[in-house]
Amino acid sequence: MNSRTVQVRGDRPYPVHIEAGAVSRLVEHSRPGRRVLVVHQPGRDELVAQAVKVLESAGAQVVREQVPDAEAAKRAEVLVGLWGRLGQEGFTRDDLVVGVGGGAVTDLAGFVAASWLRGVQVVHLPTSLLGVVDAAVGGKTGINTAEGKNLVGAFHPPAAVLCDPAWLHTMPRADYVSGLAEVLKCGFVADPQILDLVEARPEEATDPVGDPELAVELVARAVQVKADVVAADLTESSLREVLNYGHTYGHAVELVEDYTWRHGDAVAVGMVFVAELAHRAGLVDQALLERHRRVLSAVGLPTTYPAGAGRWEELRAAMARDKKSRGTTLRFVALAALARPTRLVGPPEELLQAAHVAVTT
Ligand SMILES: NC(=O)c1ccc[n+]([C@@H]2O[C@H](COP(=O)([O-])OP(=O)(O)OC[C@H]3O[C@@H](n4cnc5c(N)ncnc54)[C@H](O)[C@@H]3O)[C@@H](O)[C@H]2O)c1
Ligand SMILES: O=C(O)C(=O)C[C@@H](O)[C@H](O)[C@H](O)COP(=O)(O)O
Ligand SMILES: [Zn+2]
Repeated sequence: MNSRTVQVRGDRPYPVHIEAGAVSRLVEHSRPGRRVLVVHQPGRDELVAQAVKVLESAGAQVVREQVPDAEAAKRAEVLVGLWGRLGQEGFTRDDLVVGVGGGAVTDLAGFVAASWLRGVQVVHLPTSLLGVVDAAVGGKTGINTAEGKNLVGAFHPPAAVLCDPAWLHTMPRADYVSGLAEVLKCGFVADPQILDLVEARPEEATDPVGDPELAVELVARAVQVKADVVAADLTESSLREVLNYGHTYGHAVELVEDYTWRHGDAVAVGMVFVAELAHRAGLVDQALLERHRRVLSAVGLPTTYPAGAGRWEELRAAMARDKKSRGTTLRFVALAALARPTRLVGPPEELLQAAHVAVTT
């Protein structure tokens, strides 16, 4: 079956439709006179044109804003530009924002929607693997600041997430593989069948054109993991932190490398880092530690960060600003066993540095 719908439950439930022709569902969010701001990445012109056509066919008044590609979209100047456009066009509380593109754009579009008039609806059309399995789902929105990743943002669930699996077919392989890091993260923290599927056919797992059924199966499984978690804990009071597995060190790498690393690549190294840390803390056994390296490298994700050698102080400072930190205490999501996430609170500095050395040499 090559189309799936995952319902995200909770106070503000919404569907994630993974199906051919998903763009046509935008008609459900259009009505005569409704203003719609379509925020999109460069290179998604054909899809944007289809989205505009569907929205206008039901009477909406659509304006488009192309934003810079990738992480350059998640900057305050870009956000201010979008606020200006919404003001000029007279957007009111029953109007709509639509985000079209990868996770960077849906994070930005979601935050524009969360902040405009203190909240208007947003519908996401994720076009990257990482976008559909993670960024567009769950309502975390935001931008970066000079000090770190996603430091300004809001929880603002979308009204719907629409993704045609064929959109992923044009993704550069490196970006698709980066998205697999978040899929594998879901495997480690909640659904080991994801790991089994990828380990059985690693090459096919990186090729959504060659094996579309496997692609949809992996997407649906990862979305289900995320949906279950965010339905229970939208605002990350506790459980939701599990979705941050690998992100404490991963976000630090992104910052230190000035966002030249793909998010998923940084998270892959971050998962190896925290597995090394948890191994040294007596939580993760050798086999589970090795499984991290094996499955991540099987799909071509990085498991080492040689350029980080000698940069411990910068990384340590960046990790101190992680949202899971409390006061001066670092808190990590770690595994007590496969699919049994726990927290590692205030690990000794020598263990942190040893884990850093393990991933940088
Ligand atoms: N809000 C959340 O819960 C959440 C979760 C995970 C990641 N994120 C954020 O998402 C971002 C990463 O998302 P990403 O990996 O999608 O990166 P991205 O948005 O930077 O996209 C990666 C590249 O793929 C291109 N691209 C996107 N769709 C394409 C397509 N169909 N065909 C060809 N090229 C395409 C983009 O133009 C870009 O160059 C990061 O900013 C990360 O912090 C947010
Ligand atoms: O949805 C979540 O919760 C996550 O942590 C998912 C992560 O993959 C994602 O990168 C998220 O944007 C990280 O959030 P942050 O709160 O650490 O900035
Ligand atoms: Zn992430």
